[in-house]
Amino acid sequence: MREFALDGVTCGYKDTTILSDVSFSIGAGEALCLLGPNGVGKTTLFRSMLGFLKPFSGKITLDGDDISTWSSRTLAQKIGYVPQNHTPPFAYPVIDVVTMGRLSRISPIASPSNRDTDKAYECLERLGISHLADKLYTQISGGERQMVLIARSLAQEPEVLVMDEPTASLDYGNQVRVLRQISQLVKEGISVIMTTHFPDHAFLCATKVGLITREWVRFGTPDEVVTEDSLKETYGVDVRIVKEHTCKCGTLKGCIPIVEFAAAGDGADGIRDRMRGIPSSQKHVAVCA
Ligand SMILES: Nc1ncnc2c1ncn2[C@@H]1O[C@H](COP(=O)(O)OP(=O)(O)OP(=O)(O)O)[C@@H](O)[C@H]1O
Repeated sequence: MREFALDGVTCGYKDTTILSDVSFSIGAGEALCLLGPNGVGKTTLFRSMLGFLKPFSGKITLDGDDISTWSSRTLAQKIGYVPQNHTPPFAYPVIDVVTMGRLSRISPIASPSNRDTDKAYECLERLGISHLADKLYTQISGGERQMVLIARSLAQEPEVLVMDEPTASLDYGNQVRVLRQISQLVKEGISVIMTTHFPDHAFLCATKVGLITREWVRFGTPDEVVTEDSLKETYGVDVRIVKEHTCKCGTLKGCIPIVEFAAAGDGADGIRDRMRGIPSSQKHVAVCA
């Protein structure tokens, strides 16, 4: 049974500690969603998990093996990565960029086989972006590039997939498509660790959540961790969590930020009462992925 685990990891840059004593584990078919304000250290933690940044202390293991002892080839075979931003170095066609996801599985002296190319086309199709295959990576939009990077990580066939804000810069439809793919990958047994700035995403596709602030880090199920109080404590804004029971896939939960100023004497209960009058179709309730 697979287990990817961080045990007491403290990480940062030179002599600056960014995150201290972080521990969690996820297994096959689990998705961990990391939430937290800008600059709190989510990407720094990812860099440590990917072997780019050596933790100051603590251990990162996959099935008990310390990943710091692995070659970069072994790391790439086991752990896939979708970065937050990617500046394309060369004008490769999209299909070549996706086929590069296969590199850790191809001998250093061999070219990609037909199977590798077929796999790359299959990943493009899976994400509904086959039409981009022959376009140059430097000549597609930021959101399209994001989808291509996700396709590249799928072509890698990793056991653990680390995704840094995979839905950033995507239009609404592509956000839902990516969340749906994440749910599907989790069903297929991949372990997914992702960051997002949308707490709704935790309800939609995560089995675990890590809420990170400068003072504390809290792990648990989405229902345990993503609460109105914890979001207020983390982000300093009022949020209401609403439930919808109308979907055939069960109860849906979504977060609605309170953007209007309460009138004098209008407490949280007053705001809640007024929101009850809004038809659910007009609330930003998370949809079923
Ligand atoms: N290469 C670096 N050298 C030194 N400090 C860095 C470096 N990269 C990031 N930092 C600092 O580390 C802290 C955490 O940054 P990080 O990118 O991990 O935050 P984050 O939670 O991913 O933020 P965001 O949500 O905005 O992407 C920030 O204060 C940042 O300035």
